[in-house]
Amino acid sequence: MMLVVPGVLDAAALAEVRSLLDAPGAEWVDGRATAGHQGERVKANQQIEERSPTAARCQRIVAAALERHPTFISAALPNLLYPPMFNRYAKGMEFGAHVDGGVRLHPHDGRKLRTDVSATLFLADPGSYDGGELVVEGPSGVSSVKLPAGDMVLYPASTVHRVTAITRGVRLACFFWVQSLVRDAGDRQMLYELDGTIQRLAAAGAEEAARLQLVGLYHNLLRKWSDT
Ligand SMILES: O=C(O)CCC(=O)C(=O)O
Ligand SMILES: [Fe+2]
Repeated sequence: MMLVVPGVLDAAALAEVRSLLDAPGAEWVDGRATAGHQGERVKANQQIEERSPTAARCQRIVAAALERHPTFISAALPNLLYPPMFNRYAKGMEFGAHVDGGVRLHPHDGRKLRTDVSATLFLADPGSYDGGELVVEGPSGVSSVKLPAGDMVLYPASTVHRVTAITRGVRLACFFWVQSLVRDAGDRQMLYELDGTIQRLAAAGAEEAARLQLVGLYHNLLRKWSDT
């Protein structure tokens, strides 16, 4: 499932992250620093050094926004979050077709994290750069996304994806991975749909006993499918 999650960062949070990333001392390094063998050959971008003070401050802002975003929680059912990373593509830079590693080591404690869901949170106004579409090859075809600053896309970490070359301006983004409580993408999708239905029934003033039964079903499925 590919899902656009609008409004992850509000204007104030976005401005704060942008000013940290645009600061003269921001620790930008070659993006290949964290690429595996296959990514290294096709990756041409820059990243904030993931253990730097700038990364830590930006990570706190993004993590706080994610924690209270109901769509993100419902769709990703996060168990572990890889600390959000920040990248920049200037003119001529791109990230060719690749897949994300299935397991990554947490940069702070070396813990292993399974990458179930990949996320890109766009940080630059799409009018300020050309190119830079995130192209994801899903089971039901190829999707190309370029979102307003502050909006995020979630997509299965299992997909082949790429970022097209920048022909004008600079693309700034935050990207990260989620180890979900629910490993299977199809099971996770069903829970997301069920949660959405429960929310709609509640908004429509549906009979409380029936709604509660569905809530119970949701949690019984979550209990059955989650690994913690
Ligand atoms: O910049 C993006 O939107 C995606 C980055 C990416 O695919 C990666 O770092 O593995
Ligand atoms: Fe990727």
